[in-house]
Amino acid sequence: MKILSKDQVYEADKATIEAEAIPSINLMERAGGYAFEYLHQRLQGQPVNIKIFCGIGNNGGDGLVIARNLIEHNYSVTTYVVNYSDKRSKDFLQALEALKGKTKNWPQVLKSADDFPEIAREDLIVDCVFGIGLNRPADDWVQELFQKINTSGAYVLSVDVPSGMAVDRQFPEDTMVHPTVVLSFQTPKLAFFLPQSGKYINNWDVLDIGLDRNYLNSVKTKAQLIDKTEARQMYRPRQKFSHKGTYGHALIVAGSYGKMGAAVLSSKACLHAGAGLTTAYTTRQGLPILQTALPEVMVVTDRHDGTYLEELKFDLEPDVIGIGPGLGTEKATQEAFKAFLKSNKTPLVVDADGLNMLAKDRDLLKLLPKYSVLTPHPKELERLIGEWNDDFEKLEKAEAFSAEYNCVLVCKDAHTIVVFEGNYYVNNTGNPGMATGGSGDVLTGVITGLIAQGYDPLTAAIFGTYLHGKAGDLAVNHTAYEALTAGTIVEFLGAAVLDLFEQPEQGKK
Ligand SMILES: NC(=O)C1=CN([C@@H]2O[C@H](COP(=O)(O)OP(=O)(O)OC[C@H]3O[C@@H](n4cnc5c(N)ncnc54)[C@H](OP(=O)(O)O)[C@@H]3O)[C@@H](O)[C@H]2O)[C@@H](O)CC1
Ligand SMILES: Nc1ncnc2c1ncn2[C@@H]1O[C@H](COP(=O)(O)OP(=O)(O)O)[C@@H](O)[C@H]1O
Ligand SMILES: [K+]
Repeated sequence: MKILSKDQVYEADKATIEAEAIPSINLMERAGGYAFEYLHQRLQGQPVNIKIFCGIGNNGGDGLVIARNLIEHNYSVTTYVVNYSDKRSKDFLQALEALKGKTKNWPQVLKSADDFPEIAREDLIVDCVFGIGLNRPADDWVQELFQKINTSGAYVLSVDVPSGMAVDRQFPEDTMVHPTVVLSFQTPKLAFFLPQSGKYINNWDVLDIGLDRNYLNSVKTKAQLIDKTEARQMYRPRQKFSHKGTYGHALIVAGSYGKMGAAVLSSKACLHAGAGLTTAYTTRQGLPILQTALPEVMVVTDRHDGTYLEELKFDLEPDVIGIGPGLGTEKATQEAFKAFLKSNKTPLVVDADGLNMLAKDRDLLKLLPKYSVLTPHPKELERLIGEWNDDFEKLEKAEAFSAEYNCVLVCKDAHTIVVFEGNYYVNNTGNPGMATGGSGDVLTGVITGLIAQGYDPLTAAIFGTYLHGKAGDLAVNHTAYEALTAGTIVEFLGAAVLDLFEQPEQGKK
């Protein structure tokens, strides 16, 4: 799904008004009307006290349209105008005019904290204070209102975006409404998926407000959300007349004393992702462990007898090499890694200590083959790109790094974002149960296994990240978040592939 930027939403708005030759208030009526229907379907006339907080711009105008529709359907509604500015928008004023004669409870104007109403836990709050037009932090008294809403315990529906959250930059934290659900117009907003704002957004829905199809179909967005629809298109079916050679040979370079599990997990994930052949390259001590745990995996070892890798030489021609999980960063390993990179031409997936070694000796970054896939978690990312002030700056720096070293950067997080050639592919699978040791090793194996089969590195990174998260989601249907382990995620990789082609049950999204 495309994730439109703020400017693109305004452009879509304009394109719709021009294509349909309608005044802008009609679009507000449509958006507010659909938002009302969304609420009405769920409330079914329940006698709940609805408090609608409106700003003075078009988000506030939407709130007034919702208020009028609710009043016309006999809901108990109190409307407040949060008067943070005197610059009321034209459409806001028209929506206010349309309320005349519809209610005896004329909107109450709030100008300071003294004017705030009580909010009960049983109330339903409709949050229309700011939309995408927020361009500076809200005044202190308005932030106090957000705090009051957040601590009330009431159900909060934020319209378009949670008020106080900017869509194109990050303001100091804790200055936004914490919604129960966001009803976002036409497109989810990138900030929903970034940790600083996203941690307050557990539920969101997109409301199709009928913006111009031609514009929406043709617009190119920097960010897109990767869900089942997108992932399904990436899947490459297996051929009837195929054999193990058809699906490539993957080499996993991983493990050291006490971290052989990383080699087992990534090799196993590589197999389950469908690689034709998987070989693990590890220390001699690792041989019996791998051969016992994974009979399907071949093993090649270092000639030395140490606890970590001291050389990285093999007599194979793999199609892809996944390197890093559990390797450690001993000097000898670092030297072996450097010598390997100097002569290597095989596509790489670099993770964990592989990334740490790249960060320690940045000259090595220049030795990476084009389109290498790097899979850092936030701390490893920081070692590669330096500190960032906020989530938007992090993405900018990741983009610059990916351009400089010509690599696919998989920025792992609750919503992992694959950054490549100025585009952001935002993953929408996964859950907090996956915050457990070894789950990143599994991802390395999955992406390596996909490249072995012929997926290009970008597709393998995006699709692999999706499958990995989906496997985690399917696994938690059988266990609690707390009990999810990396090994279980591997077991559900097959189910994640099957799920691509399962139709949603009727009536279920
Ligand atoms: N196509 C669509 O999707 C449709 C969208 N629609 C709706 O329009 C919404 C966007 O409306 P909007 O542009 O009027 O902006 P909104 O967020 O209401 O802010 C109002 C004004 O506040 C100001 N301001 C900013 N920051 C401030 C601050 N900290 N403290 C004080 N003032 C501040 C700033 O003006 P400024 O003072 O900078 O001149 C800003 O313009 C969108 O979210 C959706 O709900 C639908 O109606 C129709 C279809
Ligand atoms: N809260 C979360 N929600 C969704 N996915 C998560 C969450 N926490 C971690 N993950 C995923 O789990 C993996 C963890 O990777 P990493 O930190 O490298 O683990 P390890 O080094 O232990 O293998 C990443 O793919 C990440 O996206
Ligand atoms: K809002």
